[in-house]
Amino acid sequence: MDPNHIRNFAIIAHIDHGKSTLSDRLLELTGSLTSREMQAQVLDAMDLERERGITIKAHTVRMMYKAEDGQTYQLNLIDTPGHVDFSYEVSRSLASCEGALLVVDASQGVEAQTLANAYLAISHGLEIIPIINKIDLPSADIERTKEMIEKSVGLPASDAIPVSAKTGQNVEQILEAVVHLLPPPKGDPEAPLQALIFDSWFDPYRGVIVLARVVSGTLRKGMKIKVMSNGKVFDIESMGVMTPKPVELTELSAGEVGFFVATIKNVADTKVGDTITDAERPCAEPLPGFEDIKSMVFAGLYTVDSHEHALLRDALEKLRLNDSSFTFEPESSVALGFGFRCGFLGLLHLEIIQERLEREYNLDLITTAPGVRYKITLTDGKVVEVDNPSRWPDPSEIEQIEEPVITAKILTNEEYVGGILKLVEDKRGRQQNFEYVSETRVMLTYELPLNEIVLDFYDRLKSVSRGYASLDYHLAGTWVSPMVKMDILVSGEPVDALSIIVHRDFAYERGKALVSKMRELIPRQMFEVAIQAAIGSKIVARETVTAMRKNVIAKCYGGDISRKRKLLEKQKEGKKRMKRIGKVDIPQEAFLAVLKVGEE
Ligand SMILES: Nc1nc2c(ncn2[C@@H]2O[C@H](COP(=O)(O)OP(=O)(O)OP(=O)(O)O)[C@@H](O)[C@H]2O)c(=O)[nH]1
Repeated sequence: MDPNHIRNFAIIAHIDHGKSTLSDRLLELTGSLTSREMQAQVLDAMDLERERGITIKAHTVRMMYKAEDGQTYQLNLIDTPGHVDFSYEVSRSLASCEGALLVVDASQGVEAQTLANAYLAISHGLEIIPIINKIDLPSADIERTKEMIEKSVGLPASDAIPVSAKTGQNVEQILEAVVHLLPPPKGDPEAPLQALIFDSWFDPYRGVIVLARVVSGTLRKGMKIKVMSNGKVFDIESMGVMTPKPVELTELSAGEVGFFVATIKNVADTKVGDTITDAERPCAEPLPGFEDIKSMVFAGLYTVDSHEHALLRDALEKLRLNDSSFTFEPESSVALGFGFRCGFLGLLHLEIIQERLEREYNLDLITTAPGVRYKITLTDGKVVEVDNPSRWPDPSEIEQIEEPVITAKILTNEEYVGGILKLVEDKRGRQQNFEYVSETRVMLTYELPLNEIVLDFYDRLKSVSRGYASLDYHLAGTWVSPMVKMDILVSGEPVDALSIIVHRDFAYERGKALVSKMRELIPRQMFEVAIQAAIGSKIVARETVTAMRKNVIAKCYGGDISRKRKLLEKQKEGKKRMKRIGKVDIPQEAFLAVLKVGEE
């Protein structure tokens, strides 16, 4: 297709501002099936089952639109993941576009992710069309939202399009704006092939499926392609676009986006951000910006039942086929037995993987407290990276410890600033900026140690702001900090899986809070259980779980049988997630007590 008739764009928005609803509306207007219709159809037609892997993730859609100028345009809507954990993927999706629709909820206004995504789009040189959504709501304030876009994002908003994705009001104006305001792609279809991978996943029926933007040259069926970062060569077996129904094509030329299936067995061979070229006529340079993204958050995963260890390994291997951004390696714990040390992009990523293991693979898991990776210089000059407290070097051998630090942007209403400032100070934050982005909204910029964020930051931010704060962050560097390893002793025995790394000046406080939380979480046993927090041989806090006196059932005085049963069931359920350590049963929550310390 003539590149002048192609437009590639993304929709960027804060969560819940209406991205999916608006996409569906655009699909409807251009006569494509909506993704919901598509899914219903897929379920109806069993012979389409093979294509399911594609359709479910088919968020990159080609639409054909006949504009008011009488011309037909090819509009490629490229989906971007919505969460900060996946910001690298967002950046690669944006790199595949020339423009973006910035959707802002007219009743909520600009939020932290609106800003973060808008800045990212601006830094990629994209043309941005502001869209003010949900104007059907009584609380919608179009003028105020425009002001916020101008003031905080710094984009002219007088021409922002007010729409309701729900009722469809004004949505067709967006299509005209896409055609007239966004630039067409550039690129020579005759040049050597350069295509950017912006998503890839494993489909059980078809193998690895890659979404790519052809930047220059032409990608053809049957072609031998080379992945630039690793030099691997594959044959393209099939290719096409989603409309959102997959439609097979024989070529994609400069400016176009689409999917291809090649003889690729492992998603790790086609990482997001990598460049594909023609193996026989390679391009000189890969596209800029490829990064092998590293895990930032680490935790141990163990099965409650040690016989399920092999199942966990198989499940992790399967998940890894589809997600090259998480890592795992075997580790063992005196307390928990054999497990895996896993690395994730962030906390949400950890939660997603954990939930899939439990739901899809039916595993009962114990997760240890998440932590970060420290760079430690030893007294003999060696530098080691440690993400597992059990590998923490002896303090006498440590010269210097560097911890990862993020820049966090928190957007909130004025009245919650006090509470948030206290929270970030508690979390060792250092203020970078304090700025009013409208009369009542404040943007705080802080440097914070990542280790404090992975503990309980989100939940506490939510509670001090009653949900009226949004957070966005990116890795900013490291601080040299006096970190120490804190051990937890249960009945005098250190439980290795409970050890955490904390800042020395906060260790006493943290230890006290932690053992007191553990006391609540560890059920009474037939004997007294001491819980202690220690740094080296120094005990910094102690609590005692007193011995059980009576049978639980004795608590149900009246003898109401249904209550009794409920209590027993509850106990049984609690048991499932217990791990017996020495003589003491420790529930799953206790391993994560450090996450719950801030809770009331
Ligand atoms: N009243 C009203 N509600 C809307 C409108 N657009 C979307 N919504 C509602 O807002 C909620 C969020 O919309 P989604 O389209 O799921 O938002 P999203 O940004 O895709 O959300 P995530 O995928 O979770 O990031 C849904 O309940 C929608 O029905 C609108 O124009 N008016």
